[in-house]
Amino acid sequence: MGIEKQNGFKEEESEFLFPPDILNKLDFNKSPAVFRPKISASNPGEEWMVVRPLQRADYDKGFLQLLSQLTSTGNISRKLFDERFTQMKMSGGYYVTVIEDKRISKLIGAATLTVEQKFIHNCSLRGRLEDVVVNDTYRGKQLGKLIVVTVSLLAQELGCYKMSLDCKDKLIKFYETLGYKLEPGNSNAMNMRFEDSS
Ligand SMILES: CC(=O)SCCNC(=O)CCNC(=O)[C@H](O)C(C)(C)COP(=O)(O)OP(=O)(O)OC[C@H]1O[C@@H](n2cnc3c(N)ncnc32)[C@H](O)[C@@H]1OP(=O)(O)O
Repeated sequence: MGIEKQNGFKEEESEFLFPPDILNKLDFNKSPAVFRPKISASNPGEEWMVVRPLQRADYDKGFLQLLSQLTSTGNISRKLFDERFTQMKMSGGYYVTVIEDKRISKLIGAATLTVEQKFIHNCSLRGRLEDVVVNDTYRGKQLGKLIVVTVSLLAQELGCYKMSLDCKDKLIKFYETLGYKLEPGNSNAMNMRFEDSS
């Protein structure tokens, strides 16, 4: 249970999945992405917009509804969400990053960086880009670029030697403009599915 404050707000609900300060340090000049007008994680261009780590309170800010525009989420109770949030935070390596429209307290974009610990390459770290989505009424306004560049620069900042992703063919161009490359002879994604995808 959270600490009940006088205004009824539970302290733990404002809890971040990872420390937010690291996002303000990211240098968007390091990315090949072109932003017109120029924006960044620390200055997303509108005072009502914020780029930040996922918070426990985001269950009530439409996080799961946003993810359902990407794929099936299932029926996730608050308890299940809370447990997964705690597990991700305790294990480390999960950087679920979101964009909030503060005028309506709703999440409008999200992307996840997961960091794998390796023995190879001198005990290196490898980043994976997962679960990128922008709310359909906010698309075409650079927010997809903003959230992907944010977590890609975050991977670099955390010391990852590379960042990888899987995507549909139609999104290859989108990711190429952000610095991702199809590597000759090394661009196949293969899956083994353990559940019915229907
Ligand atoms: C690793 C993964 O998670 S892959 C899964 C990606 N997510 C999805 O497919 C979920 C549904 N789609 C979405 O949420 C959005 O369409 C996103 C995230 C792909 C793009 O978000 P947007 O905010 O619309 O992107 P943004 O405005 O930054 O567009 C950047 C550029 O990519 C292009 N682009 C955006 N979406 C697409 C698309 N689906 N197909 C082709 N080009 C695209 C835009 O035209 C734009 O080009 P420009 O810079 O020349 O104008």
